[in-house]
Amino acid sequence: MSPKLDLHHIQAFAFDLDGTLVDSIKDLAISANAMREALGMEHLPLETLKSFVGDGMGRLVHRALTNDHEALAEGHLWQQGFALFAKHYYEHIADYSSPYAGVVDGVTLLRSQNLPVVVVTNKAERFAVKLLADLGLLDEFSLVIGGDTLSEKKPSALPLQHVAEVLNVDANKIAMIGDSHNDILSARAAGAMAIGVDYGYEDMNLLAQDPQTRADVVIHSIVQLYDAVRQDDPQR
Ligand SMILES: O=C(O)COP(=O)(O)O
Ligand SMILES: [Mg+2]
Repeated sequence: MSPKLDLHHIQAFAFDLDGTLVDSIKDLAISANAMREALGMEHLPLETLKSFVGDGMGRLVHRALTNDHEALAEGHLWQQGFALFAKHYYEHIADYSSPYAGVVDGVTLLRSQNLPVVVVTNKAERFAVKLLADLGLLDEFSLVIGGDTLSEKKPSALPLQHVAEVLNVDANKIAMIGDSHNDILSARAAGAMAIGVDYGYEDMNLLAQDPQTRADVVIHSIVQLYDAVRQDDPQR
């Protein structure tokens, strides 16, 4: 069982995007398959492509071209593939994507408590901003850090350290909420709290088997964060 959600020390919330705020897998998969089709390759199943998401678009394109989680595509093929994927995905980024249940309410409620909420994603910034804007969510967040915004992306501590600096809060007073090992590792590296969601693209039970990737606590809805904040301090 997951421990109690204790947020009394938390002053800011950093959210992962794909698999945490937004269910984006269908549009990602359609674009990856459009890229493969344009290059004369067969489509890959959605479940396979889902396992390729989480380390940014560059890696997704390598994996989708090779149908292998670890392999790298040859340089010229990757460039061609990346251009095809990026064009298709930018144009179709929110055809099927939508926020998970509890996201809009949860984020709005946290903001009503004057708690800053930001996005820390490995999605390239231009795409993250477009996706949030198309879903009417962009204005909810005081900051969007993409995978290419800084010199390092998750699992590096850098994105959360940057958030701490911009918001002027200690990194250990930030909660990072995500669906993947990269979210938990980046929270650990920055000294932030690591909160997992149980509805995203990675299996929190599997991640819990390794102490490095075990979330401090696992939630099933973003609204739980608001409930916990109110419980910790009814005055808030
Ligand atoms: O673009 C990706 O690979 C994953 O993005 P995320 O960090 O928002 O899950
Ligand atoms: Mg994610």
